[in-house]
Amino acid sequence: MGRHSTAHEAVPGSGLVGPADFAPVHDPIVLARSLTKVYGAGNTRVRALDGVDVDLARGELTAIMGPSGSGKSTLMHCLAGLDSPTEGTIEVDGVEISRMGQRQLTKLRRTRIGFVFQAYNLVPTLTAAENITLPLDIARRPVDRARFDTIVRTLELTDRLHHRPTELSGGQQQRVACARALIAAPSVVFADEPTGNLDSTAAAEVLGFLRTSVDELGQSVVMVTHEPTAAAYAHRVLFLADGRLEAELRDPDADSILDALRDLGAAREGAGERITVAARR
Ligand SMILES: Nc1ncnc2c1ncn2[C@@H]1O[C@H](COP(=O)(O)OP(=O)(O)OP(=O)(O)O)[C@@H](O)[C@H]1O
Repeated sequence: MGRHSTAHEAVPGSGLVGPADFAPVHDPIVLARSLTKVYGAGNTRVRALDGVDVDLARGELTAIMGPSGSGKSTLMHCLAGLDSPTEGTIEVDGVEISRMGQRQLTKLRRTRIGFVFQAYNLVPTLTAAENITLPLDIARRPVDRARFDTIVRTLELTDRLHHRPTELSGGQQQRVACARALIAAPSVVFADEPTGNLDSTAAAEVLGFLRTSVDELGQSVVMVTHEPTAAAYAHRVLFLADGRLEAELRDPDADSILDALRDLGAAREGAGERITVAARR
């Protein structure tokens, strides 16, 4: 996995491509245009997203990175129908969700979107197996046994199915959460810091599975992460700063992501210095 070099790199020599030169995404699973999210009003007004245009590819693992407060969670929550944008449009698998009401969004989230959160969010009174099939049970849809078996086997949960969450390790709980996210064959799975609470071995298992779900089950996955080692499992890394898309990196590895974070940080500081100098004049 090497760097691509292009004539239009966001930071020369870095392999990073700026938004104007993003590789075209054919058949996007998620599409956003002019996405803006403003929180609060007056003195407390925050423009968490500031005109984001992005296409996320079907059948890829996309990682979203950026400094704290850059808008990663806001972007993911809007794309997943958990929060509404102030302006702009979002399509998930060809369906426009940005104008949907709460009831429609709830139905969409139940059937078309899978979630993996940092805190697992399993139901403590249910067994692992019951947690996994919960989205289908709520939607009153039958469980595809072959899919259930494939997912459970791939995640090595077969001998844990009758345990409750408190009887499982953190890694096992997160693997149950991954199985739950995938069981209904959703259009897209959103994972918010899925390895934030895990040690490196458990993290590698969860990330390996998310990548396998893309490569072998054709799943589309979008993951927010701070960790270059986690983002290195992705096909594509998107970098956000101040509510805007800054750059993308394709076929990354941990080193190229670390370099990218350093180069983008330096470029931002350079721009900040120029702004400060200009302001002083
Ligand atoms: N509900 C809210 N009300 C007001 N401001 C908010 C709200 N949610 C987020 N923000 C603000 O929007 C901006 C973007 O926040 P967001 O959580 O999306 O960033 P992030 O990149 O996910 O940060 P982190 O990496 O720290 O989780 C921040 O300035 C944050 O304080």
